[in-house]
Amino acid sequence: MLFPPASCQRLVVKVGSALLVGADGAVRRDWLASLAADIAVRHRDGQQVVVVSSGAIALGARRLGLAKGGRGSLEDAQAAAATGQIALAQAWAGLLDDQGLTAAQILVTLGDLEERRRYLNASATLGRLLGLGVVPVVNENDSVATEEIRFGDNDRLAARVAVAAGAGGLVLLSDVDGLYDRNPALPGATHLSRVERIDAAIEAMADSGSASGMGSGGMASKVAAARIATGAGVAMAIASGKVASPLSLAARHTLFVADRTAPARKAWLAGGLTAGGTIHVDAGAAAALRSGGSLLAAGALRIDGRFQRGDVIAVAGPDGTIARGLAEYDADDAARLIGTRSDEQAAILGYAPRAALVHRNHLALL
Ligand SMILES: Nc1ncnc2c1ncn2[C@@H]1O[C@H](COP(=O)(O)OP(=O)(O)O)[C@@H](O)[C@H]1O
Ligand SMILES: N[C@@H](CCC(=O)OP(=O)(O)O)C(=O)O
Repeated sequence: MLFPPASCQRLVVKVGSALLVGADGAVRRDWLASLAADIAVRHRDGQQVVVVSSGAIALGARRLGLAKGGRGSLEDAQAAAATGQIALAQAWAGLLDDQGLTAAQILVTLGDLEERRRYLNASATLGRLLGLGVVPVVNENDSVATEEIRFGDNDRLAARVAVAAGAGGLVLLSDVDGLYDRNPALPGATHLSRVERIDAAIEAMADSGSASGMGSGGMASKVAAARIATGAGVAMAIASGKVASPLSLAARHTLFVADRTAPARKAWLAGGLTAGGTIHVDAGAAAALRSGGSLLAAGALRIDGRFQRGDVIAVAGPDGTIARGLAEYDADDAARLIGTRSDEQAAILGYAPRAALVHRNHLALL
């Protein structure tokens, strides 16, 4: 299997809490030492590796004696993360140092990777660190991120980091060896080795519960991560971290194939400087777009500018421009649909409505 681990220049590796933190609440040092050795092998082969490491909340919760693994309230999670992150960073720095590698810590919030200027800044920092031969170790800045502005799971964070780093591949190491057609705890669950397209059937397979009780997103956030990564041309694998040399992907895993057509189009959409007009949307629609949805008329507030169907337009949320995409309607018809539901639209337009004002396949988040 020639998934990027063997071939890409930049690889992002995400490590889940259940792998990093033992039942006693401490870092599983022996396991982490073997992963650090695996990373060092890749480094010597000329590959640049970025680590996205979970575990701060689980580590801190045990240290502070907090109930529910520190996830009982946002305040507990923030205190646990602040306490656990320092131990997590220490473990990574020490074990990578044992391999002759220098570690660097980057803590990011959702806004750092969503807002264009900050995204470019994070991207430049990652690039510089990698150029200097350092292994960046990234986590969400849980101790300052509030509920509305946090990823809450490192799977999607890792996908965003992989895109920001211009990585060719992303490996999510977990306590499970990939995606099954239903929760593997259920009888008859079947393993999927390759996913070409993430459709509703694939999404329905993933349960959002975390069996270990330490992680946060379960399989649902991993499939969401696969959507972000593959849509930007980054191949992704979910693999078990419990095998020898997990990064070689020699053991069973699930590969999500990168979309080779979308990136250029999306990069073009995202990179263009002019737009025929702007659709202003409410906070709910902005959140839906950020989660990978289409722009529905129900969430539109106002339309500026003149544009035809197929023109590039900007989409602006309450805090400014969030996306660029191709208009499904010309400006006049789009304006008539503002705030409407799909079952009202045929009567307003006099023809069969399209699914959205901007379809998610023709939308690039900025
Ligand atoms: N369809 C599925 N395929 C595989 N695992 C699933 C599925 N649905 C739910 N899960 C659960 O998701 C868990 C992995 O998620 P999680 O515990 O959050 O991992 P991590 O800490 O590595 O992020 C698995 O151990 C399994 O119990
Ligand atoms: N940022 C959190 C990790 C949240 C998370 O996604 O956990 P996991 O599902 O184990 O990868 C922490 O460090 O505890």
